Amino acid sequence: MGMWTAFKRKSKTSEEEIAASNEPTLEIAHRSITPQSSEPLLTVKGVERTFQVGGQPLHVLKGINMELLPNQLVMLRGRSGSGKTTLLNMLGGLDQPSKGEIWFHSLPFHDLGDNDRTLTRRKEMGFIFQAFALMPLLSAWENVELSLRMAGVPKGEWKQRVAHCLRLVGLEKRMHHRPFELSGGEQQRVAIAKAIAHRPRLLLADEPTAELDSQMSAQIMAVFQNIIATEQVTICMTTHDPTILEVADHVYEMVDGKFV
Ligand SMILES: Nc1ncnc2c1ncn2[C@@H]1O[C@H](COP(=O)(O)OP(=O)(O)OP(=O)(O)O)[C@@H](O)[C@H]1O
Repeated sequence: MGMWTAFKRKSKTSEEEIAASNEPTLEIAHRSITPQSSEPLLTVKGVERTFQVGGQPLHVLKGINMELLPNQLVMLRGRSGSGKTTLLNMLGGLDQPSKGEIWFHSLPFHDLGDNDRTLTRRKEMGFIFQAFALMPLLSAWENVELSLRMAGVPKGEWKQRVAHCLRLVGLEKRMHHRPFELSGGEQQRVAIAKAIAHRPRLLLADEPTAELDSQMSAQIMAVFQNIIATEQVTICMTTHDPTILEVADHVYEMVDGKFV
């Protein structure tokens, strides 16, 4: 669970950065990611990540190779501490490899600076975390709207897009509820609507079903499949739960920083 905090903290920072600067100052902000359906959306080549702990190197990722194709549901499975969250952070550009390459379509994530990765993330990616994904005082509608505001989507498009995303996750009857007025599974569906509202190409989810019972987990997976079918998005998620693996297009099994 160590990286959990980092995953949440870093993404919050990026949201703050985004709120602070709405000016796309870099050329990268104008590039659009439009991969052909057969080309990988994301390619990972020989990625290693080493942390310094008490002056000693801790090798957490030890040579990861993977591809995420468009419109796929990909799962990273592995025991606690095997390195799943560390890898997910790299895929989202929240952290960079010590060695190896990460290509988000044609962008070298391993080489880009923080600003360029933040701008790419803002336009092209959505994130779902185990907890704290929602603003507690805002309704489901307002939470999704906030994500469009953060992504710089023109205000005239908000109403239609918010309604569409909440319908897509099956919450048309709960649009004006606040998080504490919703069940855990419903809250997670608001988080999904929020994460896809700005039409990301890649949705990254760290243990999105961890807090849910098996029926709610199955509902979330059905929502993911529906989103992939209708929204042109690739989803990469981590999980401990063997019962949901069968809906994945591809499962990467991680053991001690490597795929087996
Ligand atoms: N910033 C960091 N500094 C030092 N060690 C770290 C750091 N981030 C992660 N680690 C270590 O890397 C290892 C893998 O952590 P990671 O969170 O990626 O595992 P995980 O497979 O996602 O586990 P879980 O399923 O429990 O979330 C752990 O031993 C962790 O302590």
